[in-house]
Amino acid sequence: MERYDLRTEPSGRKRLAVPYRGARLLRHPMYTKGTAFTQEERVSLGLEGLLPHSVTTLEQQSRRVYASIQRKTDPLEKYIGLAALQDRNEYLFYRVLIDHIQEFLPIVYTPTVGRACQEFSHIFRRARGLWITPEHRGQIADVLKNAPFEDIRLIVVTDNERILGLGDQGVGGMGIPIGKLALYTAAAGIPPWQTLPISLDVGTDNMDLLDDEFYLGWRAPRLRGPEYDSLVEEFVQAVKRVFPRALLQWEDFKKLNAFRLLDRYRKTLPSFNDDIQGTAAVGVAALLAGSRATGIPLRQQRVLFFGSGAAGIGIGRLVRETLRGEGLEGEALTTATAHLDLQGLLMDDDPMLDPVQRAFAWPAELADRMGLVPDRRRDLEAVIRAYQPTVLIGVSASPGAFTEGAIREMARHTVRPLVLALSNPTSKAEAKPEDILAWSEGRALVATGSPSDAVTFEGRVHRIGQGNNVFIFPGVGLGALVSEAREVTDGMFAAAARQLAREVRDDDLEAGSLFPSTARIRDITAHVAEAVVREARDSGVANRPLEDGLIPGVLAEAIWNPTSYLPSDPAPLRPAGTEASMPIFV
Ligand SMILES: NC(=O)C1=CN([C@@H]2O[C@H](COP(=O)(O)OP(=O)(O)OC[C@H]3O[C@@H](n4cnc5c(N)ncnc54)[C@H](OP(=O)(O)O)[C@@H]3O)[C@@H](O)[C@H]2O)C=CC1
Ligand SMILES: CC(=O)C(=O)O
Ligand SMILES: [Mg+2]
Repeated sequence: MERYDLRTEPSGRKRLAVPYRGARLLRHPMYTKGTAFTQEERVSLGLEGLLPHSVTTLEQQSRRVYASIQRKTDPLEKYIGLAALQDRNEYLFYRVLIDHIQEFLPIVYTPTVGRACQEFSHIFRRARGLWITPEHRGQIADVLKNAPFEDIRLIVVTDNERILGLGDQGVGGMGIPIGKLALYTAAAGIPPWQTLPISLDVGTDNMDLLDDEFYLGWRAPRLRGPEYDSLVEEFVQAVKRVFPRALLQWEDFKKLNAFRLLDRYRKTLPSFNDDIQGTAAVGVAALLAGSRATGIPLRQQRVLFFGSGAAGIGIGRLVRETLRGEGLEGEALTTATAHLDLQGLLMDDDPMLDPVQRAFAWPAELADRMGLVPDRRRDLEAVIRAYQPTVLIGVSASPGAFTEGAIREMARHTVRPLVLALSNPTSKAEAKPEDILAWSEGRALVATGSPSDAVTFEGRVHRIGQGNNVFIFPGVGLGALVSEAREVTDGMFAAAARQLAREVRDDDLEAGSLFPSTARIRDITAHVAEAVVREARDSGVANRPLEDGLIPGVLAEAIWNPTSYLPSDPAPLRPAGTEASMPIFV
């Protein structure tokens, strides 16, 4: 098990104690500096002759690597190049990622990460994170102890069943926790050695994968029922025991497991479901910012959801809570949102409704009153005509679902409709931004889950905001860790949503975007974290309640920023177990 030790000299300069020498040090992704080892370090650390003569700076290395990644034309090749860099030199990887965050976000994250998940077993180079299979039953704690670092504070776990909108990706789903954690480090400055991606590889029902000779996962149909539940239970208890200070993020579980596991474990250990709660905050932020742009007060918005799974119900819940806070109740609250799913508008006489959907089902009498006869309740255009929403949110992974007729209908009754096609990756978005703008005569405020280029319509350039939980989860995670929250509450997501809405500037809205630029993600994340720390304190879940004046300083201290390599010292030998971890979240 490895440890990090940051020494501070009397001068105040920090040094990094490295426990290795020679070739082993050079190849260690967390300690190596590659060609940036100084001549002095090369001598003291046994590196003489192992490197070409010239010593470069981190900044030079960063420019060199960036140029080599840029030369690749296929985004998947860029992904492979960046992953190889991460495996080779993490410090440099994060320098490059932070310096070019807007450019590389679509590579390490949606949409390219989706392709990387699909191709996982074919492009596999080097393992990262932990895989837990049913064969580890009874020994999951021991598996966790094999993690490359000991002081884990942040885990992103998936069971791979709903990877973006691409369905069951089996072992390949690991690309998502890896990508999310890379963004935790790039956006929130969570030190990479405190993060751990985990795949609960419980098999796959994706026949193409099971039939693929190169498939690297546990080759079996998905574990389900009590056996699945008991494996997850053992996993959660093992996390609590082995990493008692860790925050757990559930990611890309299919809807019923997503809701069940969130509810079952949210008070067992600090944990949240990003697709339900992180996405909810993004949706509410869009509504708040959209109200500013359109002048329609929040309580007068009507929000139609297309897709009522983890994301759709998650956003619906937080929208409803927000509107309740605005004084809405009864039928006004019920009709503030309408939810479509595969079976059509959610109706309370439908015996097949998922339990989580039932809270949003309308009484049949309400739909009747709107003139929505049963056979029109599956037709998006007819529902829009009857309900007259001001906001349309797509979270269905159903490309093309926002038809020309549907968008024209939105634009017929709303001057500036908000149209959010949030499904990922790009190939699963409900519509293309250029079509939404054309069909709404340039009046819609459009957002997509994956990055989209600006659209020029009739001479005017419209920026397309990226409506993605990447604006939320890094700040919530950082805020929860810094305040040592016992629980991650819905209130923290509400606070994050309000902060994200504040980050949307007037010039963003004037350019047509409901979201700020992802180029500002580090600043935005710090502000979101601040709001979360305040909320954790005020709601009484913070073990480390911080006064307002202290929060920015404590956050700044916690945020890891690879601006330049620390000078390296060979670590003196110490008795096992007495080494100090890097004092980031102490
Ligand atoms: N931008 C962002 O930040 C985020 C985006 N997403 C994206 O949202 C999408 C959905 O994610 P999530 O909610 O977790 O997935 P779920 O599977 O939980 O929910 C999707 C829902 O849409 C329904 N659906 C599928 N096709 C249609 C259709 N043609 N008409 C109406 N409903 C339909 C599904 O029904 P059924 O289950 O019966 O098939 C399901 O209830 C994904 O593409 C995901 O990438 C998710 C989280 C964050
Ligand atoms: C963004 C995200 O979490 C998703 O699409 O699943
Ligand atoms: Mg997700």
